Amino acid sequence: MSAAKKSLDKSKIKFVLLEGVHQSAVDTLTSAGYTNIDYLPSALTGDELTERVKDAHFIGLRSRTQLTREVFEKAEKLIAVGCFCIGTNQVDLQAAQEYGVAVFNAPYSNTRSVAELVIAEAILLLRGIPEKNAGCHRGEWLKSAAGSFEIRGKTLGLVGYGSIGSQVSVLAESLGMRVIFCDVVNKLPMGNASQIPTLDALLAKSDIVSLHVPEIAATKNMIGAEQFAKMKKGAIFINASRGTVVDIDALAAALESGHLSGTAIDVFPVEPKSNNDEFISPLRAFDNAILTPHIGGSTAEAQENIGLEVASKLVKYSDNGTTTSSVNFPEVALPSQNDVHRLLHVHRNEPGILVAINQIFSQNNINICGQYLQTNEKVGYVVVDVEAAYSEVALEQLRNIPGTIRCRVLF
Ligand SMILES: NC(=O)c1ccc[n+]([C@@H]2O[C@H](COP(=O)([O-])OP(=O)(O)OC[C@H]3O[C@@H](n4cnc5c(N)ncnc54)[C@H](O)[C@@H]3O)[C@@H](O)[C@H]2O)c1
Ligand SMILES: O=C(O)[C@H](O)COP(=O)(O)O
Repeated sequence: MSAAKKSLDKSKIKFVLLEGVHQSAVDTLTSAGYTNIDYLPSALTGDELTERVKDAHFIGLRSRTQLTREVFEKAEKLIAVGCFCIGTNQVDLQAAQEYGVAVFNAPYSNTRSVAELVIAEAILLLRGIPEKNAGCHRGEWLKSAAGSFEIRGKTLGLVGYGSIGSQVSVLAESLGMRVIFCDVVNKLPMGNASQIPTLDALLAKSDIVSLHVPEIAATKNMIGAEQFAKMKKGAIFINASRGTVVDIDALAAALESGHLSGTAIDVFPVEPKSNNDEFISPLRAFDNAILTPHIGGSTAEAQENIGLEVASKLVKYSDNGTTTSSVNFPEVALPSQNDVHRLLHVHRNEPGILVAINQIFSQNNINICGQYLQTNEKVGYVVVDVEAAYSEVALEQLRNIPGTIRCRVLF
């Protein structure tokens, strides 16, 4: 039996990188030998997207590109997706899993950038700087201490105390703020911060409320007219999480009535598809609203780190099958496969598949040099290292096991 030449040559492995991901991603891929890179500065939608990715093995994107079930259906060669950001709500993770596509992200690389922006906005809003700045640009001179406050001693209410919320907490305490937070999970408070049981209690106690929750069904419109009414008169509201979490018309009404003294919003329910499209929002009417074009994580440091981190995860998965930190896939950390051929088998989690896999090796008298397995509710991922001479026959038979989603060999 001779070894089959079935491990795909790196030059044939196609990466489509969308939304202008940082050059560090391209550098990481090319230095690992992956040169077939289709790089685009913007997002794609509809047919343009499906046409572009139909022969891609890897897709890289940021928060704009929507990877729907239809995209996974059409991108038949797709092995993995890299979200060069924190959020993964733009990807249908369920569909990705069903098609055997591992999804990776950068869970911490822009955390600090968002946290710094939130603190900066809190200080500016407490001083009424956005209105004063807008006034100066119009030739007005609004010199006054009325409605202008130090941040020291104020209460910051954080909704969501994950990576970003807890970073904001640390920075806020270093400026002398009191920090309270609510989260659906019990969290270890940083410093002197304290978790309080309900959102309503947090809204009633906070001078500034800042949201740091993911976009999920439970957070859709979680802040609306009722919640704004529960906030203190003159309070400040900040959202740099996801646009779907806040009812923007209700926020505009709370600013219009003067119930809130200011807001900073970085994310919107509908965001322009590109930098050439108009930004439409009722909040444009308010000088005391800091409006930013979803740039919470857009710093040089964050983008460079994200490029490196996510591209490294894609390289690792492509080179040796490691899925550590994937957001939708069974996680397996694999050693390098020095003198062996590595078979990667992704299958539906159904009874009998593991038996069928092992039978192939026993019936063909193939010695297993290493075997790794991880399973989640829907998908199983089995990795088997065998001597080179046996990989072709094993690959062929593994692919024929009913319930197989994907199978490839690496050497
Ligand atoms: N504006 C930007 O550019 C930017 C940049 C990075 C991240 N984000 C967004 O910020 C959000 C938070 O990021 P992270 O890294 O801190 O995520 P994370 O997963 O570390 O933390 C989210 C926290 O929210 C909590 N949570 C979930 N549902 C909740 C609910 N209903 N009520 C209260 N708490 C709830 C979770 O338990 C978790 O602790 C994400 O939506 C992410 O997409 C935006
Ligand atoms: O999820 C994230 O990390 C942020 O929303 C940033 O997304 P972006 O890469 O599109 O700026």
